[in-house]
Amino acid sequence: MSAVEAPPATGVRLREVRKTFSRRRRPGRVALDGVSLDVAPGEFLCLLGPSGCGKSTLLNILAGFTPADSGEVQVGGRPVEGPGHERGVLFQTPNLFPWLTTWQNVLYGPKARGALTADVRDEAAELLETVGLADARDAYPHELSGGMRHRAAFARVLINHPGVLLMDEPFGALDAITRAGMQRFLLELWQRRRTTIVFVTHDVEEAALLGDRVCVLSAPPGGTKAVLDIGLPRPRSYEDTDTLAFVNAKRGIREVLER
Ligand SMILES: Nc1ncnc2c1ncn2[C@@H]1O[C@H](COP(=O)(O)OP(=O)(O)OP(=O)(O)O)[C@@H](O)[C@H]1O
Repeated sequence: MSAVEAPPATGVRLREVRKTFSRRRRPGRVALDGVSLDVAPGEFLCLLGPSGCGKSTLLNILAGFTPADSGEVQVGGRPVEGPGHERGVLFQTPNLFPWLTTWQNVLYGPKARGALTADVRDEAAELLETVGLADARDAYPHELSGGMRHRAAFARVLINHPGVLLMDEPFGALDAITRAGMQRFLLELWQRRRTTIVFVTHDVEEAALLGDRVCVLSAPPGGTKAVLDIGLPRPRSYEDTDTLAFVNAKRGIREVLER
């Protein structure tokens, strides 16, 4: 499969997912209190909610980093039992290895799995073109800008052909201009590949711009408060944020958040 060709998108199914973090000699903290949600293959779903409502916990459960206490967690029809490269995870801080070049970072996953072939190298070169980093192939992370580091992290995840991308406030630490550039980049990438995306954000505008649907979690402990259909036409671009339809979509989300 070529790197620019989309892998088969994967659906996500959550049923009554509960998670309590235990604390020494004190009652445990309930992070998730029965979250149920379906994400269709190829869908872009944003998870939104107040601080501490369990957004990151839910993403970590989907990634297989944290086990749920109870409930059903399935990705691609299979129960999640630990991390797997078919689920690509991107965090607020791109977790590139500082001692490796962009090229070596991108090839890290296939190399670690003993799957580094000439085809994979060709894919990596294609991917670096796709994310606009062909000229930065031999640069180390500290030589890249914030946006470039994020794009390198994308390439590193995409080389594994994930069926779903799990993104935890990936642009939260970026300045406004770089952030807008990354949102544009992500919209174009999704438009081309249609990989399923679960995207955590606390930014109403970002959720309305990116998501097909927005799942609003309730105040801690988190449960599903509402799932909103954004219904704005695709392809979308950053310029759409000036339209009346976009302002109405934002208002709809805000009303649910404040309810
Ligand atoms: N490893 C942990 N140990 C103990 N408590 C935890 C742990 N991880 C999360 N929590 C608690 O679970 C709750 C949900 O945290 P989580 O980080 O998932 O929320 P969030 O919605 O992502 O918050 P924010 O928007 O502020 O990032 C919080 O009360 C938090 O303190």
